[in-house]
Amino acid sequence: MQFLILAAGKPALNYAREGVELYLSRLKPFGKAELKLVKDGNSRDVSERLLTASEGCLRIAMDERGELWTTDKLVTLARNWQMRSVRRIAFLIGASDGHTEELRSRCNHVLALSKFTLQHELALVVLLEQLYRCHTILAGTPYHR
Ligand SMILES: C[S@@+](CC[C@H](N)C(=O)[O-])C[C@H]1O[C@@H](n2cnc3c(N)ncnc32)[C@H](O)[C@@H]1O
Repeated sequence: MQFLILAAGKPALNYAREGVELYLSRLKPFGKAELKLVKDGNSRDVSERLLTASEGCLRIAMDERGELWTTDKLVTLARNWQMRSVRRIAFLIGASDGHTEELRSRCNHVLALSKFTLQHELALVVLLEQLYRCHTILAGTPYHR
């Protein structure tokens, strides 16, 4: 099982760049997460690129309109994906104007990190921290409290 995180454009804000680097480096030893950046643009173009880049993956649209999960629920789902040999799970983060309705309808899940609208680079950092937390729980390492 591998997590593929898809976002539009390189993080431009300093704190986001640092956060992304930090959690990607922490995720590296698990060897199960990859960040891919698609070209930025308007909602329709970015949504198309995100769908193309996630062909063949179980897709999760990151969106404030989605379901709120606990970390435990993410871990339970991750165990389930492992058991079912789901190979790639893609998390799709939209650009400034968000996802199209079509993208949301073509995803297996629509997941909210909170009901607040977050700046997309902040959403990326929060998602990476949760994926790192999820891997530490699956591996039984002491990060999780
Ligand atoms: C600035 S937001 C887009 C807001 C846009 N007005 C909309 O209607 O979706 C950019 C991206 O950040 C992510 N994002 C922002 N807030 C989020 C939240 N609460 N939960 C999950 N993802 C979020 C989503 O992927 C979203 O497409």
